[in-house]
This record gives sequence, C-alpha cells and structure tokens, in this order.
Amino acid sequence: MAEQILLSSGLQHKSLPENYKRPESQRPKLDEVIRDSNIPIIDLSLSNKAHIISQITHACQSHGFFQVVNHDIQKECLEKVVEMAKEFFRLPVEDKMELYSDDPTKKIRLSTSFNVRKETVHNWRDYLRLYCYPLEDYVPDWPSKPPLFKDVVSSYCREVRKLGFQLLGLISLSLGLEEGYIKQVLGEQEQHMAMNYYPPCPEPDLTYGLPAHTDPNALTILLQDQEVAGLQVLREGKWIAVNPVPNALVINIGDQLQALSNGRYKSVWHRAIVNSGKERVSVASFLCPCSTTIIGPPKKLTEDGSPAIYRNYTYDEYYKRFWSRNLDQEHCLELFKSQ
Ligand SMILES: O=C(O)CCC(=O)C(=O)O
Ligand SMILES: [Fe+2]
Repeated sequence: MAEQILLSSGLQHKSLPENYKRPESQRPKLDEVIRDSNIPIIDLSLSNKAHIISQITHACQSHGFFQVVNHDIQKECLEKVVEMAKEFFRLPVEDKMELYSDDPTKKIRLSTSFNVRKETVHNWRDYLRLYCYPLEDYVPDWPSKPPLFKDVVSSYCREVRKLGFQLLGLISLSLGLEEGYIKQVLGEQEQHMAMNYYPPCPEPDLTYGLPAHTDPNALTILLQDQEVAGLQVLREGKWIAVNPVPNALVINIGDQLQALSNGRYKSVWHRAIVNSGKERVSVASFLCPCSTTIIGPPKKLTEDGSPAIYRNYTYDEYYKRFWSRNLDQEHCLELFKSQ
C-alpha cells in the first residue's frame, strides 16, 4: 500500500527496511567524502559582468555546479518556501495521500524514492513534483494545504524563472553565443519543481536520499536547507559535500546544456545523502526545453570542425527515455551520441 511506503507517513523506523539497503559495493562510503572543499560561489551583484562570465565558464567546465549569492530573490522568499515544504510533509498522511501517484507522466503528484515502478532498491526520500509553468494552468490543482502553499510557492516560481533566464543569458555569453541564444532555442520553457523531503534515517551509511544521477533538463536551481547538508557532487572521482551558504542557490548544468554546449559544459553526477539526526528538505526547480524543441549544438560551436557529439533529438524523446530507466544507470546522454 502506498501510504506504507511514504516515508512521511508518521511511522518511525528503528532500523532500515531491507528494500532500502544497497549492496556493499553501492553504498555511499561517507567517510571518503570531501567536506572541506566547496563548489564555486559566484556573486551576481558584481558590477564587472566580464568577471562573472569568466567565473561561470570556469565553474561549468570544472564542476558543472556553482552557487549564486546576491541574486534578486529575497531571503524571506527563500525561507518561506523551505518552511512551506516542511509544513507540507508534516501534514497528516490522509491529506497527502490524495496527491500520491507513482506515474511519472502526472504533472502534480506526491511520490517516494525515485521511480518505484522500475527500481528494486528504494531511496530514503519523499517528493512532491509540480509543474509550474504557466502557473495559472497548474496552481489550481496544487496542494490546497497548507493554506499559504499556493501563494508562497507560486511567488517563488516566478522569481526562480527570472533568475533562470538571467543565468541562461550569462551561460550563453560564457559560450561565446548571443545573450538570448539559449533561452530562444529552448522555446517556451517548461518549469518543474521537486520538493524533496529526507526524514532522519536509521542507517544512513546503507542507503541514499537520491543516488548518483544527472538532471535531464537544461538548468537546475536548487534551494538547499540552510541547516542540514546532504548534496554531494562528483569531481575527479571524489564526492564533494556542497556546504550550504546563507541565502545562496545551487545551480547545475543539466543534460540539455551539456548537449547544447557540445560537451563543453558538463551535466555532473550528484547525489543526496541522508543522516540519522535531522530531517532535510530541498526544493529543486528545473528549467526544461519545450517538449518539441530539437536539441543540437549551435553552428558557432561546431564551425571550427569539432564534430557534433550528440545526434539531434527532441526533448520529448529524451525525457521519455530518462523516465523509462532507473536513476543510477549510465549517463542518459550516452544513448544519444552521434554514430
Ligand atoms: O536534495 C538535493 O540536494 C538534491 C536534489 C536533486 O538532485 C534533484 O532533485 O534532482
Ligand atoms: Fe538532481
């Protein structure tokens, strides 16, 4: 029964259920994680735009991830969204079950783990997935509890979209393209959100909140819990903990920007680990190409004779392929390489 597998059902677990335990070779090896490094931090308020752009180039090539500070989203707005996510997952299980579905094609749904229909081992996470653009099409069907949910989350969605477009402009410039290039080729972009909830876990060494994956979309903007770390990014074969920075947002290149940049920028493996002491939430906003958009490298990035690394495909084709798989398989882009 679905309410039994929902981790936020209120049931306390004294030990990790068997179907969450990873075999020894797949465990997170938490003692090997690098904790005293961080991903690049970029101050968007600097007046020297050329400097910001060169920091973006470097971050996208070296880490595929960066944090932005002094962006235009108010601290109060960020705090309210995190609080709203926590309040949502604290609702009685009967209220939450109205939204439960493990069908990945549903546009508004509460689920657990990643893809319970495909996977054999589950992940220590519940998540609320919401389509967010155009807001007026989706907000009426969003959760009506907690009472402020729709207001708070839709304000945040508007702000995140603006920030996302600002970043796509900077990323275009950093690739030597016109500022509006990426935004324009991605078409009328969809915007999805995952509110992730990771309750305290009795045996965090044996499982994941989310195992290593790359994001299938174009750009991800992640609001991390300020209190509890959990995100880790793979760099040169080692996992680096992304320590929360006050009022920062974590940005990562998704698979579509790796393809569009003809492999210059990387959609990097990342994962969320859990802990035994504290619940953690994160709110991921995904900017996604319009489903009919054809993804391929701009002329400017192949005119020097560099071959196109990936074949052209529509985002619709990519997205269906992504969700037909389990999360921690090979990089989904590998399946779209040019012959
Ligand atoms: O919870 C996190 O820090 C990571 C979330 C994430 O990677 C995702 O939702 O795709
Ligand atoms: Fe992710």
